[in-house]
Amino acid sequence: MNITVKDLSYRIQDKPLIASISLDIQEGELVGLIGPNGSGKSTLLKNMYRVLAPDQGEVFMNDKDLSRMSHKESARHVAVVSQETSVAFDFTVQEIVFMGRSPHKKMFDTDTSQDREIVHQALSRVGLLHRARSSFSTLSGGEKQRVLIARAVAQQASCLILDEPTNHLDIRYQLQIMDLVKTLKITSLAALHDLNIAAYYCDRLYVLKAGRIIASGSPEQVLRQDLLQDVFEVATEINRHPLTGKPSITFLPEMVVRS
Ligand SMILES: Nc1ncnc2c1ncn2[C@@H]1O[C@H](COP(=O)(O)OP(=O)(O)OP(=O)(O)O)[C@@H](O)[C@H]1O
Repeated sequence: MNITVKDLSYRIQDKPLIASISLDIQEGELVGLIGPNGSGKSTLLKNMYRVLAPDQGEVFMNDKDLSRMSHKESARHVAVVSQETSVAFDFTVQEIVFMGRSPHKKMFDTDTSQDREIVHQALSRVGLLHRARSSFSTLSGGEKQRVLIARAVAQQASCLILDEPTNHLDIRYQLQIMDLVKTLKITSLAALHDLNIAAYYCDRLYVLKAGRIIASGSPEQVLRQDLLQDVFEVATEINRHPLTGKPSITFLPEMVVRS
């Protein structure tokens, strides 16, 4: 399934937070959304997963307008892993992953053996079967993110939207989460802060600045010194990494640039 965003704008009290955003994510692509703090990444994603309603523009899953679907139908197409890992009440890990099955159920439907198998597979995929009965609140940040990805897997949606999925995680878990997302091979859009992670994992990138997309393309096309200077206001040195073959960015502090 592919995602197309057409001319999307969202404002609060006449202040445009995002304006005229158009983008597409092709079947199976992992596309990164990068941009400085406050550039509108979360606002765009929230408009895409219907927590916010755009003032203008549409989001299509293949050729179906998302806003014309029931929320339950949208949830069968799009799973979301957001930054907030706090969950009210003391649910167990498997209870949270079972929540991914709810878009497929009618009211009062009970869990079937097929649901149990799907949840089992999802937990196995993120390497957390052994924590199935643990309380979610006792997990580490990285484990919590993996549970939320397992919930998204159990949802069996064909698209995944991730808002800074590696936020607050140490480098090992950052790589583990991104490896996991990559191996899912689901059409995915992820807001990312770490440009080296974006360069390594993403097939394509969109760059947001002050609520507008100002560049897009492969990591090699987008991650250029002049663009990073303009958007993030930092000096960089960019090389092709000898092992990964991807752009490798070294950030140069002011004192280094001046010396
Ligand atoms: N409810 C709101 N009311 C007013 N302004 C808002 C609201 N939500 C977001 N904003 C503003 O919109 C802009 C974009 O915010 P958004 O959270 O989308 O940016 P972001 O790129 O995700 O930032 P970050 O990298 O810091 O997470 C910011 O200036 C923010 O202060």
